[in-house]
Amino acid sequence: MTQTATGKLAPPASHAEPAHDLAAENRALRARMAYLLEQAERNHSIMTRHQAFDLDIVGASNFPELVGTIFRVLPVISELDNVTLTLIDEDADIRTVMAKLDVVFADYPDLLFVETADELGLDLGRRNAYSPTPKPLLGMYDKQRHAVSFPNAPAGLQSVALVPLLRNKRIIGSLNLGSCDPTRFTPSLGTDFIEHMASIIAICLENVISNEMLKYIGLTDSLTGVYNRRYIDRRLLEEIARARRQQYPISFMYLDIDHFKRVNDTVGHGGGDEVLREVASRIKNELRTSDALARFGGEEFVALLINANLESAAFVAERIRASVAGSLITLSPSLQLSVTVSIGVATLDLAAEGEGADIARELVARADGLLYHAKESGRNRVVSVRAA
Ligand SMILES: Nc1nc2c(ncn2[C@@H]2O[C@H](COP(=O)(O)OP(=O)(O)OP(=O)(O)O)[C@@H](O)[C@H]2O)c(=O)[nH]1
Repeated sequence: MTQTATGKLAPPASHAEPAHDLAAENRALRARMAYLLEQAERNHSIMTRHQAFDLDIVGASNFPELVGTIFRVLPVISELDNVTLTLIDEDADIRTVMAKLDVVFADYPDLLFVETADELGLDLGRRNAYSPTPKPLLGMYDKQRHAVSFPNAPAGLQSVALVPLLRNKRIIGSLNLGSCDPTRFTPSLGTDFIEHMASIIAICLENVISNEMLKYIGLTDSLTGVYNRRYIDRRLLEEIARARRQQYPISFMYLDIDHFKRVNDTVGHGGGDEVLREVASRIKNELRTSDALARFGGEEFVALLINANLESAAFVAERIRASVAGSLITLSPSLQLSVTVSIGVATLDLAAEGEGADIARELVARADGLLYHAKESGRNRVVSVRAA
């Protein structure tokens, strides 16, 4: 026993203190263990959710499905307050093709496009082929600095991560993650997990975009950029089925450039191609975005007009005729020529019975027959009713 300064006897240090220490240590260890277990469970649950997410995005068969999944699922499984995706689209090719394939960009306000990698807000320096792979940029949210990456930032956004999307060392965009927790993305945080996630997203994006491009190429006419026959054949069947179900009118136009052989003979095949492009563009300008224009081959075009009866389709056809004939087509400063079109217009008979394919064939044949009449009766005209 030792005597204390107060004169009382203290318990032997070798017995009482270790017991107290052990109990405290035990409690601390238990608490630590509980914390680690909780972390392990949380990590496990995050991993499981992310694995399911990876499978979802790998399985996405088109662009809307992929970006839709990213915007819907990622904020939930990663507990984020804002997720945006910026894609580099230098010549607006991605936007053009997606719009052609009916992607409605207004449905994805957090899908952003920039023209160059410099606009992504990443710390890229002056990059060349040997530059190291760019790293995610983590830190506090700054309204001004992050305006491009988070145009619709929710109130209270505190920390952000801008993660480059890379394919074969090429930057194709960035995945932008935002949190209202200021400690969520700090510069010292490890980035392996988000880099891995971004690499899967980048692969999926590249695959889906190239598939959509291929789809687009398969459905368009490479000379004029309008749809091709394969597309219109399929679309016609879909639209006929819908119009018959919902009982609204659709009309079909068959258009043919007059004396195109002469055009080719006068200005050569290259000049003829240029005329085809210009005529396609003039026709398209008179149609609504819901209508479909296709080149059927040679100097023939067809247009499918949704929600248009015979009268309004004939009115649009007359506008097209006037637009083509109304001004000369300029091939070079010294070479201009006058071109006209003949148009046959037919409308779907909603009372007709029978298979969709037969109805489609009959509609096209009727428009073709009326076009023949337009040619016979002098060209540069619209015929929508068979003369008695
Ligand atoms: N430049 C160019 N010419 C084409 C293309 N496809 C078809 N043609 C030409 O289009 C011309 C079509 O001629 P025709 O079918 O005789 O008809 P047309 O001269 O337009 O006479 P009408 O239709 O009776 O007014 C032919 O000379 C074809 O060679 C193409 O892709 N580019």
